[in-house]
Amino acid sequence: MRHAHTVDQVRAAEADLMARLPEGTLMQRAATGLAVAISNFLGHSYGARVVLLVGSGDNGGDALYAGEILARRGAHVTAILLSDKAHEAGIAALTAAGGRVHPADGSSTPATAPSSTRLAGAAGEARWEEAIAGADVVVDGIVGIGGRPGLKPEALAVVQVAVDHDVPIVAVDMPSGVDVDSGETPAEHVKAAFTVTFGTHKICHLVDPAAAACGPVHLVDIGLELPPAAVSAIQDADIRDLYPVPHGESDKYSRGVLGLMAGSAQYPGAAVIATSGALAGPIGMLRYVGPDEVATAVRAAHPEIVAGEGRVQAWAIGSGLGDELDVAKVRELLMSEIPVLLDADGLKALDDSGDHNAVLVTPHAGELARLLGVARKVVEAERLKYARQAAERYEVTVLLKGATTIIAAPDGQVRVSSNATPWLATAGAGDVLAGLCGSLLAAGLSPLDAGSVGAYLHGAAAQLASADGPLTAMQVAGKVAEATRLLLDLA
Ligand SMILES: NC(=O)C1=CN([C@@H]2O[C@H](COP(=O)(O)OP(=O)(O)OC[C@H]3O[C@@H](n4cnc5c(N)ncnc54)[C@H](OP(=O)(O)O)[C@@H]3O)[C@@H](O)[C@H]2O)[C@@H](O)CC1
Ligand SMILES: Nc1ncnc2c1ncn2[C@@H]1O[C@H](COP(=O)(O)OP(=O)(O)O)[C@@H](O)[C@H]1O
Ligand SMILES: [K+]
Repeated sequence: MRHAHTVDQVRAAEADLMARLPEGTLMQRAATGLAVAISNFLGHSYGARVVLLVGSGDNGGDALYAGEILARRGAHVTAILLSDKAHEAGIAALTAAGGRVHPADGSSTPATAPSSTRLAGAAGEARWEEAIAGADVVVDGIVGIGGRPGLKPEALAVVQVAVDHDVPIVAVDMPSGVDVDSGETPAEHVKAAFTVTFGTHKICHLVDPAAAACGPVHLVDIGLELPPAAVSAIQDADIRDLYPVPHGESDKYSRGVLGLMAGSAQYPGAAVIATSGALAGPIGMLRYVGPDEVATAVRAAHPEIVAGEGRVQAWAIGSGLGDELDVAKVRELLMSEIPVLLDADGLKALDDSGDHNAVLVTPHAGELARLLGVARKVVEAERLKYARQAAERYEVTVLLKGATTIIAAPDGQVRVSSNATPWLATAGAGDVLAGLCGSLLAAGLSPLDAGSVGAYLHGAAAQLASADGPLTAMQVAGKVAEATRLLLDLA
């Protein structure tokens, strides 16, 4: 897993470590990692043109000391101070290494600068716009974990010049302006080519929409000792640890039997597609329960299924169920000992009495909005908050689908999976996911593990099916086995 911690957790770990180290050690570790990442990105330091955007806090300090290191290696480094409180020792270090500093100086604002800025060019210096326009890279040290969401007008004006001239921006710790602990982006923020963070990931690196503004995230180890993570992102290696691989003693029953209630006269295809997803997972057998004509279609596509009720280890209910949904029956199953996955129409059977066994629900943003009685766009803007809220209110594990899929358990644990491709946003892809996650539940994984492994395999299969082009839901199901084999290293 890739772990992310909250700002409070990071500050506490930093305080513990700083008490044991000489002053400034952590910032030097951060700045060194940042300078190395920038030089690797540029491919060289000597002669590189680097502009630092420096705010009032230690995030600007990191940028200034990284600038010092790059200047000593022959880079032309210019710092633009966006506050008159910028890190003094960092400014002195950069200047001593030959870097240039454009101070914040309300007395001599250049005529070309937006009226709201307090930026000024020191005598004989190139104007700050020219420095940015000619830069190979701009370093965003405006704010870090101490920042409020949004950018002040002077910061926005400077960032806009970089954007207008296509200069890549490296975010120090995180793109300034995003909400660090929620991943929300309620106001203007930097969009980075890549981000260099320190000690641990922060939630904004893993959760959209902020995660999309980070680009690839490089983690620099500065030696922090951290408590359990607030949010974790599933990685390739986690599949090897969590996937229920059969062994010599396994039989078709012990591998898990899934009961599937999906499809209707209106949406027969959903049952066929969900079955494809389920059979591509770890189960030994699938029992399909539904209208005869749909069962016939499912059997025609998948002769290996068994139609009709029988003993199962988990239920997957809802994909394309339409009017076939029998709320009383689903509620009865929810009260049994057997774990249940609810998708699409099946979500209508959920109530918030909390009176049920292990449940995994797989809504998209619109379905989650309906469960919570809020607007879809509110859920899209605050995905982590609403996934957690629904998990707590309904006492179920919530898998919220999207470019980044969030899996929130009722005990507060959160995982994310972000390996999918936008080509996966296609009708029926959710049915494949429901079948696959149901299969993992039937094989004995917890709702949290089933949701995370299912979402990750689904994303990996979509990448194989897509190869950067269009795909169909059935093609995604068809690639789940190959994705599993590759991730389990059996290839
Ligand atoms: N913790 C660690 O382990 C380590 C931390 N390190 C580094 O320190 C960074 C945190 O530094 P920090 O605490 O000084 O906060 P930081 O974000 O630089 O500045 C906050 C100040 O900015 C201001 N401000 C707020 N919002 C604003 C906005 N939207 N737009 C403009 N200004 C805004 C506000 O001041 P105000 O405006 O209220 O006067 C506030 O006081 C961290 O991200 C990492 O890079 C590493 O060096 C080593 C290990
Ligand atoms: N922009 C995106 N990038 C990557 N994956 C996405 C994106 N949008 C949606 N998805 C994924 O595509 C699938 C769509 O599922 P869903 O909306 O339920 O479709 P359907 O109900 O038609 O099957 C989900 O797995 C979701 O996570
Ligand atoms: K930043």
